[in-house]
Amino acid sequence: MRTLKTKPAQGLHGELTVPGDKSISHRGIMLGAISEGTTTLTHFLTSADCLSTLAAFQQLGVPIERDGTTVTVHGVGLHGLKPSSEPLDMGNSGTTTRLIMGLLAGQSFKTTLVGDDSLSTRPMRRVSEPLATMGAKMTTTDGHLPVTVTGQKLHAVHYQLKVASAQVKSALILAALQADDPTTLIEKLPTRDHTERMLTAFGGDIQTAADGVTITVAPQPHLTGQSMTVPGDMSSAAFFMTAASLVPGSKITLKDVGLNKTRTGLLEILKTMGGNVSIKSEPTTGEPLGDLTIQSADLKPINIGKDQIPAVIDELPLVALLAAKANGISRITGAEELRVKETDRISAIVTEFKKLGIAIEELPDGFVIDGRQPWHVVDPVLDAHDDHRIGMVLGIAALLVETPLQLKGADSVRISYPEFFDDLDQLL
Ligand SMILES: O=C(O)C1=C[C@@H](OP(=O)(O)O)[C@@H](O)[C@H](O)C1
Ligand SMILES: C=C(OP(=O)(O)O)C(=O)O
Repeated sequence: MRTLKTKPAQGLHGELTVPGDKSISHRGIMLGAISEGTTTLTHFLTSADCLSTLAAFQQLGVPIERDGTTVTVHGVGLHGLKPSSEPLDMGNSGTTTRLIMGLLAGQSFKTTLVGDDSLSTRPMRRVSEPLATMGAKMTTTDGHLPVTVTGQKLHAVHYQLKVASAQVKSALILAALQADDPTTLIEKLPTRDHTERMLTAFGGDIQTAADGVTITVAPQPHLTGQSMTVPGDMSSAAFFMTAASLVPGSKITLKDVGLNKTRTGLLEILKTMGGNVSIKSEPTTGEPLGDLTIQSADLKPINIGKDQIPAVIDELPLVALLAAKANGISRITGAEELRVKETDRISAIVTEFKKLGIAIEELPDGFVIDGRQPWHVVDPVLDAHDDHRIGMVLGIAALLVETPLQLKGADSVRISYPEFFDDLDQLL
């Protein structure tokens, strides 16, 4: 149980560099492992999820060293992975599991994947079914972990994705590298494109058509190790962007935050709501990044529908918090994917926000929130539901009340942002 900091009299102030991007850190290890030569990742995210990826690839015979936030991967090539005698532990990480399923589908050995209780309830058929159309052989446990992948020769496909998911897309891309001909994937909506960008940098042949959703990936047995600095995670910066917007008198600067357009939904939403954000960025060769300065502002309500969801998927709990202080009624719909994250994030947000007296109504695919109703603490014991993003959003919500609050399961922040509470303290 952790006692949360309540309303800071002077607001949030100062400058902060948030830890490296989680999606990019995972992919850096994976692409580095199957490349030839050395990959160096600086500002790597050393959170539990990314360490699950690191350990899994060590278990597959890839030499990987870590010195603080610098990781060196000695690539073994696409055909150099070795079977593991023990199951690979995916921990709590959906990204590790789904991407590795695509990669292992084309290998010459058998692997079993296991995970924690939360991960073992998350859907895996969304990956195993499209991979099966490429000739993959895997057994799931009623659509869940444990999953056993028996590597096969894969063939190219022309496949229309059934869910807007970068994890599913990336699994198929990693399988397509090992297929006999170029594969075409058609996304439902554009999702984060880190795999496509990074694969190109490592020497892969992957193109996205002008429609933004048709991706063609050629088989590519030879990738080359790269050196890269991982940008700050927009999904982590988002907690402080929200806090500074909502706590009166705040002004903060977040340095070197990743500004890939497939990830900046919260920035756009904050601007539409009347937030005070300025961006300083220089052109880069790799992932775009820049410094964000955020000051507190009076916010307007917002309506968000399914087309806007992928670019803000992990920040939706924060959109709910912004809406809970806006001067009207906000509607967030088309977000049913939140129900299959580390916990059912729609239900968790509604349950926890009600403890703060927030006027929130649950929809099957989102929520309706009236920010005009004053908050009043009904129950001071909040619960992270063993979900890092729920824990962190509640840590930010506490800054908006004067009643002392407790948080159960605060340790869940280790999954994506182990230093979260220390970094927050720096700004208070
Ligand atoms: O590809 C990725 O790195 C991720 C994709 C998203 O999941 P989905 O693919 O399930 O939408 C996101 O929620 C997750 O935190 C990271
Ligand atoms: C959903 C998330 O991650 P994953 O799917 O990798 O567990 C997240 O970080 O919010």
